[in-house]
Amino acid sequence: MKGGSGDMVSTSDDKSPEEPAARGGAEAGAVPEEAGVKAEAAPKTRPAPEDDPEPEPASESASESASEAASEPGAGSRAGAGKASGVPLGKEARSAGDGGGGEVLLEVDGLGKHFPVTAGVLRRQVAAVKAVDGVSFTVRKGETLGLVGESGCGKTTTGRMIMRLLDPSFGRIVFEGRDITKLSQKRMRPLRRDLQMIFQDPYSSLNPRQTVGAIVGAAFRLQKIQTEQGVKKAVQELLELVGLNPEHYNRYPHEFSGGQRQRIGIARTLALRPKLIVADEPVSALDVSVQAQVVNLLEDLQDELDLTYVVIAHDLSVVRHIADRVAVMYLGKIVEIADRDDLYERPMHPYTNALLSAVPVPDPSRREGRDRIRLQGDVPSPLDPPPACRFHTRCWKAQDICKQVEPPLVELSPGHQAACHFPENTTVSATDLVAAQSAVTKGAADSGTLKKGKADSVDD
Ligand SMILES: Nc1ncnc2c1ncn2[C@@H]1O[C@H](COP(=O)(O)OP(=O)(O)OP(=O)(O)O)[C@@H](O)[C@H]1O
Repeated sequence: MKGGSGDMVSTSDDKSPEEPAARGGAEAGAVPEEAGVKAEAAPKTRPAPEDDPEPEPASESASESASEAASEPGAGSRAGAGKASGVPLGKEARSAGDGGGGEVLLEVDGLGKHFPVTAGVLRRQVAAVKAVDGVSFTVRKGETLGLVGESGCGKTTTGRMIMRLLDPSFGRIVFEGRDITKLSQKRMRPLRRDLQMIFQDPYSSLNPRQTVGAIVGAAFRLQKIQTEQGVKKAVQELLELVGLNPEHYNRYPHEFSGGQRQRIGIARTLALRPKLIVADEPVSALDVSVQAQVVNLLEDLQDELDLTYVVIAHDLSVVRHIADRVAVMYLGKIVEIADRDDLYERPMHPYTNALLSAVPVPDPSRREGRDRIRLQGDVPSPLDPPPACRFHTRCWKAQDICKQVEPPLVELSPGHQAACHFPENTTVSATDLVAAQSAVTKGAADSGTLKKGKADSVDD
């Protein structure tokens, strides 16, 4: 069990996140489709990978779990890896349409996870950890959605539900137009190739007793997929794609640095040519000097392989670099969601403001006049979250209404939604805000100018 309130109680769930089998389901899918791998010319080598400090030994047991987990079969084959450009591309280099309009790949609607807390011999449920409590968002093809918030606010649980490693307590997950919320694990299996997860810890996610070739190639073998030039060639192409030396096929994980191991994990994830990757804190275990390189790699791969990402991070600077849109979570709920630049330049929710004020600003001229907002106390227990606005116990703007009425997410400027009674950086009047909030709350969102909770006057 994770920290926070959950430490105090005994909880149960069908597929605990800590459970190896569940954890592995995502990587499980590491089964590349034949066509996707063999059809492509060998991709160009990435820009030189990092040489970060001496690698540390990997944790054996955890590595094994992840490795075993990687054996879950996927199905079928699908053509279509992108072309390697060999040129690092940031968000700046992308076409304007990326992450904007376009087809919705993933839709999450009112999704929630309440972990039951049981007591006594009969294990009666006495309470619930409300880890995620009704989150909604969409992710378009080719887009990167960043999911940020302090530890314990439900980011990982949301990611695991999207991957169907955890069964949601309520809400819906729609992937490519298909409701996958209640699909059995058996029926999910063919979808595993499309939905992949990158885990935080490159030290514990690779089996130290297997060579890189065996780790990355496991999926080919398990699926009995014959590649045109053999598994070795296909694996070497993947290694090259993530910027590793294909000649290192026979090396063991301990021979690589942390950043290189994360690249091995990424190669394993890519073997299936997934459509959606949930990356849970993909760089937070890495040396700071290496983080940017792995983030750049993820961006390159997204462009080349037409990937869509949900990137989970507590570090807003990482998300700022990689995300097109950012959703800020607090205690199981999304409190603000907006385009990246809009969110960073005009945060509306006080919580977002507080998080942003803690992000270091390298440019001294922009640092001036910028006050660090220090939030009081820890995130309250999701066992018994504060009523109404969950942030009111730590919010310097809170008034009585914040303790009594839950503010719904309301669009205060185009594409920018916030759930707050006293939003900042907006010119929406108090009257319009109240009207928009009640329209959402009452579910009467489709009349007149108040479409889906859109406020009458917006600031841009
Ligand atoms: N299997 C479980 N049983 C009971 N409670 C759980 C379980 N998994 C997570 N939780 C609790 O749910 C809440 C949300 O956890 P989650 O890991 O999703 O948050 P997070 O934002 O990803 O935090 P972190 O960055 O620390 O992983 C936490 O209070 C956590 O203790």
